[in-house]
Amino acid sequence: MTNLFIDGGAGTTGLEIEARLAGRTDISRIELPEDRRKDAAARREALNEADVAILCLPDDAAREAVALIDNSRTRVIDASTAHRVAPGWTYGFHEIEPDGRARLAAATRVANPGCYPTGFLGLVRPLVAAGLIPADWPISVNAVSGYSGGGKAMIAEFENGDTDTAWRGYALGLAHKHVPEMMSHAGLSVPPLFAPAVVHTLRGMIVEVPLQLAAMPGRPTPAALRAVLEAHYVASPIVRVMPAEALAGLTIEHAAGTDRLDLFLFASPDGGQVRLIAALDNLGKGAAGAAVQSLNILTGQDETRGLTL
Ligand SMILES: NC(=O)C1=CN([C@@H]2O[C@H](COP(=O)(O)OP(=O)(O)OC[C@H]3O[C@@H](n4cnc5c(N)ncnc54)[C@H](OP(=O)(O)O)[C@@H]3O)[C@@H](O)[C@H]2O)C=CC1
Ligand SMILES: CC(=O)N[C@@H](CCC(=O)OP(=O)(O)O)C(=O)O
Repeated sequence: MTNLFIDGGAGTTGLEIEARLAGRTDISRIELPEDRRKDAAARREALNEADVAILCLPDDAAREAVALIDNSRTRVIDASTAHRVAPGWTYGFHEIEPDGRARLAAATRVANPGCYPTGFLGLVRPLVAAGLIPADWPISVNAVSGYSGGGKAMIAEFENGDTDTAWRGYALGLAHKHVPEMMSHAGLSVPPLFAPAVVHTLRGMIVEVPLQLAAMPGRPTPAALRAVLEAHYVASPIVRVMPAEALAGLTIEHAAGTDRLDLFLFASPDGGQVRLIAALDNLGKGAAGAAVQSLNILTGQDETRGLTL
């Protein structure tokens, strides 16, 4: 039996995790009353009582939660950005590294990935590791998220009529908080140029990396890229490399409502250009699905338990 505390459990990611844990008999829960859920003393007690604590908090509150833990037993899965490139933390996206799962299973401090980095790293990390994308190659990342990616505040903005925009580009200062995480875990020596946008749909995410293969060292072929990705994810029940057949279109709804990460590769007729595209749900494999997957691995369960695939 695992004693679990979700700090920030009343937020968007926390409630999504809750839904995925329904009916679990291997997990007992520590819950705080509504009027004490932000009380540091109550949280300290709950965090130290827990076998596993999942943090679904803003970054500062996540750092505070970790500081409140004063025992060596409580294991932490942090959904926030606070610890994703911090020393001593194990990155939760185990599928991108050959030894990732074993390291995750043994970890006491797990930093789960951001929603955008999940799509980006799923596409790019195996190709950098295989030497098909040079570590210093200038990569662009064009991405679109559902508005639940901004948590309760952005959901309220879009659903209360404070905005009626269909598409809004942001992070126009080219310094989004996910860039260090993308660069570090991809193994790149230069920051990717990240261009995110939010659209007027609740959930879903598309992350695209266009590559001018003809200009790259060794002129890698689309088939070589596909072969690396297919071999890398062959055993994953969650990350799928989608078939090469032509699609009329790819929508942001493609993987919405699931915990999958679907990877596509579209090539030009001469093979000189490729569009690598990841489709996921920002709240699924991008957040709550990934958190439950990490919890399953930490507690020796099937990693897909409670997930929708
Ligand atoms: N939404 C997404 O798609 C993704 C989110 N994440 C990350 O997960 C974390 C949570 O995000 P999300 O669920 O979207 O955000 P929300 O704003 O929806 O939820 C955050 C929750 O934390 C609570 N909270 C804030 N400060 C404290 C505190 N000091 N002590 C206890 N609880 C506190 C909030 O309380 P209150 O209800 O009163 O506001 C709220 O319930 C963030 O770090 C986010 O970056 C990661 C990947 C994707
Ligand atoms: C649409 C939107 O605003 N998305 C958020 C990212 C989602 C998120 O919550 O970031 P983490 O994955 O690091 O927690 C943003 O760009 O800041």
